[in-house]
Amino acid sequence: MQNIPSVDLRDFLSDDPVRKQKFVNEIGKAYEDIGFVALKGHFLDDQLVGNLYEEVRNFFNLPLATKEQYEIPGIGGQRGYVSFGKESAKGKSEGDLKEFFHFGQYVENDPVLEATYPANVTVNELANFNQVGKQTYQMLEKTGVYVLRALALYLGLDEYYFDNFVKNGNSILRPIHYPPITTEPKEAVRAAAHGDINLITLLMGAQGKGLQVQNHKGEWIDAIAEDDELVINVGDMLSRHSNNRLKSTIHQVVNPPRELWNTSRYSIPFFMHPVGTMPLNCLNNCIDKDNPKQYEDITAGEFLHERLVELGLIK
Ligand SMILES: O=C(O)CCC(=O)C(=O)O
Ligand SMILES: [Fe+2]
Repeated sequence: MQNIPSVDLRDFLSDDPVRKQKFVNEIGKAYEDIGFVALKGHFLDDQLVGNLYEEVRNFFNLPLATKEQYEIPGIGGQRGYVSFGKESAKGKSEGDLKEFFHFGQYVENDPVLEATYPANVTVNELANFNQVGKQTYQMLEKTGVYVLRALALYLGLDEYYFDNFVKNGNSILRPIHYPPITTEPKEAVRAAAHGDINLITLLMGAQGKGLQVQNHKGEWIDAIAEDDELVINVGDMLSRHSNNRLKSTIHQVVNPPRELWNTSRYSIPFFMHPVGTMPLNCLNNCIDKDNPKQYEDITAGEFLHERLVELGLIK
């Protein structure tokens, strides 16, 4: 990708310690700087990606009344359907021009934790939607675990430091549909400027124009991935945990020019969260006299709740 550094996960997975360290340095430096990379060599194969887009299109093409049956009150939009215009960026009153669906964790061997998460929502009209969502969730989670291992090494932690925090974590897979624009949107945009809440985000679907990332000079730069790339960025939880050493960079999705108003955008971020009990306290090895501790201690669960209220998803 232009503008955003490209890295290749196969370097990290190789048996060659020099290649592995190269990946660690590249992603670590990119995250200290722009907070975004484009990543090749992930675990999603073309067939799964093709099936997923087909299922996602099928879902958003269902009649609104059908989709609304999958909009569950009282869970802050954490599972199932969230209808058009419901979510707004922190500090913004206009809703974003998008509708989306959330797949949550498939908890294994931990019924106590499982009971703390809202149940996944099964879409009855589409035979494959639920299964393809689950497979994609698990492949993106696997990719994310390796990215976090590289970041742990970069931060001077044990390679497996994040593993137990993200195992059965509160991650969500969010297929988003930005529908064609039919009337002048005034202030509203497809996704207003924001930082992501979670540890890292793995984004499918940034191949078309739309996603922009704010650089140090405050300029918006286009982030357009190649066909085989995921865009992976640091979220606010990881930025906070690393005492701002790794940057959670503000990004947005702009409206297309008027001649392309009649086109939809589909993108599919995977927001990688830890379990709610993970302390996000600034890491000791990210604090020194030049970098004093910048944030109060907080758990991931408390932080998430705070942010869902700010996004208008919990009243
Ligand atoms: O649609 C996109 O490309 C990005 C969406 C995004 O930034 C988000 O949902 O947090
Ligand atoms: Fe985002």
